[in-house]
Amino acid sequence: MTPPLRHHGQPPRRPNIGISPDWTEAGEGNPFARYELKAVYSEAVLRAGGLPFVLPYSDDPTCVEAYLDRVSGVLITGGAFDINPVAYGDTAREGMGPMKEARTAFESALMRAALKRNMPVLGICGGMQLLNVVLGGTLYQDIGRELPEAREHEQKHDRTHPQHPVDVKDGTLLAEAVGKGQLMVNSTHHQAVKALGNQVVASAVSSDGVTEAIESSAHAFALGVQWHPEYMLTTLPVHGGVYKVFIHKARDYRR
Ligand SMILES: N[C@@H](CCC(=O)NCCCC(=O)O)C(=O)O
Repeated sequence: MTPPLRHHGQPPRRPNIGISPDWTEAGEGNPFARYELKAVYSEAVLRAGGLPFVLPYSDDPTCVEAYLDRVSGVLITGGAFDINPVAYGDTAREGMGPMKEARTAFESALMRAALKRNMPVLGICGGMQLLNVVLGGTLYQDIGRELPEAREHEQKHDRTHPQHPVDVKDGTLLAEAVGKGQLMVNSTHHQAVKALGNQVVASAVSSDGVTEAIESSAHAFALGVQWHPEYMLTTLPVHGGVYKVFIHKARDYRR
């Protein structure tokens, strides 16, 4: 009789992952300001082998550093808001959406400090756009107005299903995560990367020329994807590779 399979040794250590939440001000019908984190983000980190920690905002640099002393990777989530174009040397034009200045201030400080430590950073959707801006790049403020030939990037159907293909560039971190060539992605954005930041590489592009993923060649792992892989972990499991590589790099960061 073959011996029962036994668990050989400990499972890999779960690296702590700091996650930026969304913020809603108190107001009409909402007596209390609140943070919000869509469960798909923490679930994706857990499934990839990480330990998620929500990071409430702070404008105190010592608090940001204290957060980073306790995590091995930072996940900057998306949200239904836009980055103030002043951050990338522009002025707001028609088509710009609402801003969340406190959120952008905190996420920018957290991202800059993590990059300074060469700590793994993953930016999702708006988080990818922030990564490009923090690294010195710019954004199209509204695809509809500035790239009229572009396809629809704000899908009307459920995010668990894709909207369009992108071409993942060979030899990139993203290709290591999900494979090179065509990848079907969901799409929930009206802005896009315009000029790439310093030492930033476009690791995936849509057929209409919109940059769909970026990564820094100056950091061990600084990756941004314009889509939401966390919604497609069961419908298109290949997307789990984005979080798996992120968590693997985070585990290596704090050996
Ligand atoms: N400014 C960006 C925001 C894109 C983004 O993060 N969308 C996420 C949808 C809302 C959510 O999941 O909370 C843009 O629109 O281009």
